[in-house]
Amino acid sequence: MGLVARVQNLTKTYGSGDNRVDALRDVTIGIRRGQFTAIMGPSGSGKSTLMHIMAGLDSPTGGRVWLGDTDITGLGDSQLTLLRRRRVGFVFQSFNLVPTLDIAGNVHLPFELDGRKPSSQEREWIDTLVDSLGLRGRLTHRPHELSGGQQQRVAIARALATRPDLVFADEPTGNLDSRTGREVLSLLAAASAQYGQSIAMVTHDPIAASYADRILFLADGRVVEDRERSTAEEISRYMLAMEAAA
Ligand SMILES: Nc1ncnc2c1ncn2[C@@H]1O[C@H](COP(=O)(O)OP(=O)(O)OP(=O)(O)O)[C@@H](O)[C@H]1O
Repeated sequence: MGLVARVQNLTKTYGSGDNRVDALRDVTIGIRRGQFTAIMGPSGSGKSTLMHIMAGLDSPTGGRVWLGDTDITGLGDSQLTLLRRRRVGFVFQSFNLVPTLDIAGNVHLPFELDGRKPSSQEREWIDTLVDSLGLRGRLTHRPHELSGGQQQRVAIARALATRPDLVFADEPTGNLDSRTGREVLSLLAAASAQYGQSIAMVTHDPIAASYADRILFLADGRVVEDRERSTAEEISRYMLAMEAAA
């Protein structure tokens, strides 16, 4: 199975002297194409830093970063912006929808930002997404007229609309009740299983991580565990053992 993103000997240091924080220490890891990968670890372990660097939102202190076959380590801001727009999708805890646009406008936003209209094939794909995410009746509504779960489904449609190489999801169920959160996780898992969408999700929640094909654990800036699909109980047990050993 190919890798959709990878980092090699990645380090990230914030500050200097007494204020120095080693957020990532020599991380080498690949995200597999077509898989749903969860990134877990205690607060401050480096999850967001790793995700931001892989998504081209932040630059590393040392090491290299690839998105697909592209070495993005040395790219400038404008190249990174284009790359993110075309090859990466994002789903955030806070949905991040544009309040002044209706749902159709939000789903089409990645194309607007890229200065183009979706092709007929892309329009078909967007139709499929809108139907499978249950948004058909909501296209002319504004985000504030939708429930949190519906807003997150719009964010998922927007993230998948351009068929990006990789979708990054940052605590996508953090603002949802548990039933709605499970629906959103099932939709992400289905996007990966049915459409081959690669997804990397940062989460604290063992139940959320149990929807993933693979779980990476970070501790103190290092990858300390890389395991295949596990139950929420197995993940909780591992996290407890990790805390006890810390
Ligand atoms: N901009 C920054 N300036 C200084 N230190 C930072 C910055 N961003 C992150 N850090 C530090 O780097 C370390 C890793 O942070 P990071 O946000 O990646 O962890 P995390 O695992 O995502 O945590 P959480 O689960 O709490 O979001 C932490 O010690 C954090 O305080």
